[in-house]
Amino acid sequence: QERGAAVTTRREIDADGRPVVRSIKKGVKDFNFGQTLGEGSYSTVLAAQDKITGKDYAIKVLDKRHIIKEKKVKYVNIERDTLNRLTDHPGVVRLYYTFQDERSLYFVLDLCTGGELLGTLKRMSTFDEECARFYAAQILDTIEYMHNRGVIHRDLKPENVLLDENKHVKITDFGTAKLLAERKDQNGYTSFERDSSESSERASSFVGTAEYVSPELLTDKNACKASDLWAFGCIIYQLLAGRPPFKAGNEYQTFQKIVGLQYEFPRGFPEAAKDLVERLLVLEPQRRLTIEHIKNHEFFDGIKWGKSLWSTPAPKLRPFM
Ligand SMILES: C[C@@H](Nc1nc2c(c3cc(-c4cn[nH]c4)ccc13)C(=O)N=C/C2=C\CC1CC1)C(C)(C)C
Repeated sequence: QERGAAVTTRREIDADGRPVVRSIKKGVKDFNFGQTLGEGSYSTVLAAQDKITGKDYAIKVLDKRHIIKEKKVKYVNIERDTLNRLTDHPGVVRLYYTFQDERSLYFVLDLCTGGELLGTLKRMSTFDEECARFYAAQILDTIEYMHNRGVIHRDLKPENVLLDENKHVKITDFGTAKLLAERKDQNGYTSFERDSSESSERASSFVGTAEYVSPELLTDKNACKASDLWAFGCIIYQLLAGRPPFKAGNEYQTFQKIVGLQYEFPRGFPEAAKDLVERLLVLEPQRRLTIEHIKNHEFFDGIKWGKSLWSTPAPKLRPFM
């Protein structure tokens, strides 16, 4: 059967002795399930192995009754539609196919054996500049791809940045993404509606994770592509400082620090990184650096953008000196 096809075919002889091809959808029984890898708010991600091909996957299991009761159907559809739009980039976790049984929905996905970037960071306490540069570059390359495909992630944070077997980045958890409407022009070319920072669309109810949420999401409730770049600034800061820039005793105090831009750099924070973070943690979304400018920033000197970024081995993660 075609690689990763949701439907496999089987040749059989029917009751009249005629050869027949039956197409069967993969199901739970086609997998050996392993350890629980992560728990989402209404889902569990398990390791699983395809019994026939032996290939390892991560399978996200969603309880249908719970989703309906918690009114999360919208998020499940957004995650599936987003993953189906982001299928050809090494930095996005790949959705191969879905199936369901009477109780659950199943998303069959890339297995990221390197786990969460946050876990690695906590073990290292902080990354040195070379490691921070490498991971920031792969995350930015992936953000650029998502934005070009009309997707705003809206909840970027180290927990949602996973690592594959080569310790390369795989961004995940798209249930709260914003999908800009897709348009086909008269020549059949796909374009996406203008970024919501230009259009005054209705306020959305969703707010990301406190430490990484952008000021515009807190004040006028609208996320835009630049909101992902605010979170990106927080991630660079955290890779080098070992903690996020805005963290207080409770969420409300964290929000106050964000809208008041109350943060400072620890002693020894590298100068180039400091300059970049300062140009990303800007209250006015339109005044934040654009992706093109970020890629040309001194902090990324030496990074070769494009495919080679994903074929170079990840730098050795040296424990904190
Ligand atoms: C962030 C997420 N955690 C995780 N989500 C995924 C993992 C994953 C793997 C490990 C891991 C692997 N080895 N050791 C730890 C730890 C956490 C994981 C994976 O391999 N493949 C797809 C995943 C998610 C796909 C989802 C977009 C549909 C939460 C906490 C929400 C469950």
